[in-house]
Amino acid sequence: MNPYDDSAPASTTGLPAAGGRIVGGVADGEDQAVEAALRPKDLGEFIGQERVREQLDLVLRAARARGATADHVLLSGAPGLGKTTLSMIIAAEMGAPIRITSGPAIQHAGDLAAILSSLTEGEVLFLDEIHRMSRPAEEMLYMAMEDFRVDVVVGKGPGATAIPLELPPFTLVGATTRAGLLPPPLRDRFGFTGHMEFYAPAELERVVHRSARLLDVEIAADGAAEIAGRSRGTPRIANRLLRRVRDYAQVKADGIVTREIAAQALEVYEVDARGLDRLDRAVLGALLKLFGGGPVGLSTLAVAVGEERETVEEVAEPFLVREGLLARTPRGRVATPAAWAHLGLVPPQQGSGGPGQSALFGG
Ligand SMILES: Nc1ncnc2c1ncn2[C@@H]1O[C@H](COP(=O)(O)OP(=O)(O)OP(=O)(O)O)[C@@H](O)[C@H]1O
Ligand SMILES: [Mg+2]
Repeated sequence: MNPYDDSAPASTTGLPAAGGRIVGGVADGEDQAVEAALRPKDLGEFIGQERVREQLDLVLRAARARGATADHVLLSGAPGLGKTTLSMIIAAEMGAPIRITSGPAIQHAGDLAAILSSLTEGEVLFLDEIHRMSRPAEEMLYMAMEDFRVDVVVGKGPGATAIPLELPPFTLVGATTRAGLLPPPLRDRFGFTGHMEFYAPAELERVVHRSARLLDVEIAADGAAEIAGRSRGTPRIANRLLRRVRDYAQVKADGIVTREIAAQALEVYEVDARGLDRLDRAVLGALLKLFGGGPVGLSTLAVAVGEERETVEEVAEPFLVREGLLARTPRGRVATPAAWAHLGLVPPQQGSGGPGQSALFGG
């Protein structure tokens, strides 16, 4: 496999800079090829997400005890946190087959009717990117979820008739990166909603150790910690960084992943100790060095780093905000003290002699 493979991922945002980014949360071609092998197969193997796991465990156990089909489940959370993995686990735990489709794949209500009517009793229907379904399909889904019934419209115009079609009970598992975009009537029809959080470093260490075992990579405890710390709270990124570090360890060393090897490898890929990549550091660097830490407007900042406004706002900033390195204020982007420390820079002295920036810019 080519470690420099830069194939663009199936980006949900359609943003150019998100493509091929080693610290991007969205899956690229190589991720898709290896992810199946790395997916935990049951709840016990699934690392972290304690709350969601415990709640889901209750939901599934209760359904099993009743001999019933599990309630519909909505999983929301950022890319790469384990929504698809969890949907497969739900099916496995229920001993049910799983059918996988996605919102964008369902253009017409008829597409959905065809899928629904071919489900078997108890089957899990995984509907990825459920927020991107067409309106008519969505309305058909309401009825299917609630009454296990759909109305199939036959014919056109005044002669059209709706033929009711009974469906076997099934479990819908919807996944979305944007729970806020779901219409309330759809959200309300899920019996259980699990919100996936970013993972703590210790949890990611366990993910790295587990994946290393499955990939037959020898890794030291501090090597796993080093990778975990740079993985932005995201198992998919942890697994991707592990593969790049493994390549480096094979080519440049004896194949064993130690802390030093991991740090050296990720320096080659320009992923720093906190998981920032070149784009993140460019944005932060411009904010600090050119604008004294801000406040500065988004457009100005984007021009300064030579990127599109949207790229800065949607690709770089969310992680910088999450990390407490950058704040979005009504007056513009502002760096936090942690940002200065992270780039090893000293913030300008406040109110020392003469009319400083604050006086010039009115506060
Ligand atoms: N809790 C976990 N424990 C171990 N590995 C995990 C966990 N969650 C995710 N992974 C790993 O991360 C990879 C990505 O997970 P998954 O495909 O389920 O993410 P997703 O939330 O569906 O992402 P997307 O929004 O892009 O569809 C998988 O290969 C899986 O091995
Ligand atoms: Mg997924």
